[in-house]
Amino acid sequence: MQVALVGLGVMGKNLALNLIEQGMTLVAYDKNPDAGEELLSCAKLQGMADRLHIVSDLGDMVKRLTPPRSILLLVPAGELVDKVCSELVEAGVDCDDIIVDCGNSNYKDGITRKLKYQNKFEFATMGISGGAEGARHGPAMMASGSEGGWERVEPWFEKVAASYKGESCFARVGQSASGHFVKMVHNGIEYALMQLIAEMYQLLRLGTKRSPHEVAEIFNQWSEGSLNSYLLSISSHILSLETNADEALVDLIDNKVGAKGTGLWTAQNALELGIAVPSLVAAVQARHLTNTGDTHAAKEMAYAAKSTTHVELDLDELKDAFLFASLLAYRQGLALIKGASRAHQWKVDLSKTLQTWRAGCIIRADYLDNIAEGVEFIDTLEKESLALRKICGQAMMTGLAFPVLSSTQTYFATLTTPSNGHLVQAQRDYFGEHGIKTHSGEVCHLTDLVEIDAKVR
Ligand SMILES: NC(=O)C1=CN([C@@H]2O[C@H](COP(=O)(O)OP(=O)(O)OC[C@H]3O[C@@H](n4cnc5c(N)ncnc54)[C@H](OP(=O)(O)O)[C@@H]3O)[C@@H](O)[C@H]2O)C=CC1
Ligand SMILES: O=C(CO)[C@H](O)[C@H](O)COP(=O)(O)O
Repeated sequence: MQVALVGLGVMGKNLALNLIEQGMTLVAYDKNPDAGEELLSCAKLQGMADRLHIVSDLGDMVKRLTPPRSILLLVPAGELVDKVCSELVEAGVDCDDIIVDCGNSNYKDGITRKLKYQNKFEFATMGISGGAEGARHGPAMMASGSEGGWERVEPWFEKVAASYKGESCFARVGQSASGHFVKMVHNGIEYALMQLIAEMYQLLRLGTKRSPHEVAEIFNQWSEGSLNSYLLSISSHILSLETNADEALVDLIDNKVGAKGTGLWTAQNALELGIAVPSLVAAVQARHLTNTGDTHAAKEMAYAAKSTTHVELDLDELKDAFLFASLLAYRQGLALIKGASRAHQWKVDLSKTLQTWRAGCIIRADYLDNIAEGVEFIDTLEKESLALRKICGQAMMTGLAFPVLSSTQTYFATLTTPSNGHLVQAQRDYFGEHGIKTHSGEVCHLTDLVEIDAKVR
């Protein structure tokens, strides 16, 4: 099988080596010649260079491929994807060829591109997760659509992807560009889990006066049991690292966190669709807040630093609270995918989606075994839900900020306790005559139910 790859950076180079190792012949191009050279020397070192052809332009790439062609893109998301697609059209790709955008593109762009390039070539979308290691040794691959050409590449992607209990973590999860939507939500969950772990670390470090090394030990113990996850393991490793001067590595790192867009899009889409994912939104805004010190408005409103109040934590309770909050982050993400699938008629298969997240990806975790059986099991975790409530209360007492922990507790409480929406309905009708709906289903105004002599001015 012959395939082409455009973009040989962090992901492209490693996916290229993986593809060649699995037996594919690869024609590869990057606008930066050094990237091609780097890939070639890695392939030589690993004794796989005979199946690799680096080309110096897209024209040569198209000529070298036997039609129908299969071309993968791993260039930065945005305008570059269109630039490369247009150049490939000029270079001679035709309607039987498939071009798969494997970057973190916005699914809305994917839908537009499918229309824009129809009759020119088959434009398909696939989100990939796993970073450099995953791309090299088996990523999670969230593909979508039913373009002609998938049948050529699919069996190969099934081999190239990670596998879990003998099943591939490649799947075509649904129709249209839903693969990119699923990858976007994967990243939204990723943001929430990363922030939640950071909050656990801060609670232990500042709230209970433990060193980074001691926090690493706790995370490590958790990782040895049912809480094992990739993000917890890397966090434990990072917290255990010390410089030659015996300083914790984390103490050398600035607090401002960047972002490339997928977390923000997750939040935007959830708000647009009216699906509540407060933990995911809180994680995006937590990143924004790490940058607040630089903004003009924040400088004008500088607050004095407050000291942390010490708390006594039960570590078993903390562990239960962490597990419960983590599960609720997946639950929110899956609810968003389900809602979007219904709204767009994508027919996303949630069990296939979960299968892609079982190995290779950044949000892989052992406790996904339970989620795979149906998210409803979360409702039976009484001990864990109580732990979340108690830990959240203690965390608040420290005076530190816990955006994801507290949003997650609020999310669960909102779903499981009486709502106060009736008063908000009444307020809207009181000032704006927006109407109210009563328990009997009647739609009316407050004034239809009671006589109001004079409204408050
Ligand atoms: N890094 C990660 O962990 C993950 C990244 N992704 C996504 O995968 C995609 C690639 O990411 P990543 O590998 O990290 O990015 P990099 O920036 O490391 O690599 C992108 C490569 O594409 C090259 N490139 C840019 N424009 C062109 C062009 N017109 N023609 C050919 N090559 C071009 C770049 O060259 P130059 O440097 O000279 O501009 C660079 O070598 C992105 O959409 C990213 O969001 C997805 C999952 C994980
Ligand atoms: O897709 C990824 C992991 O799954 C990429 O690493 C992505 O860049 C992460 O998002 P951000 O840069 O916004 O933190």
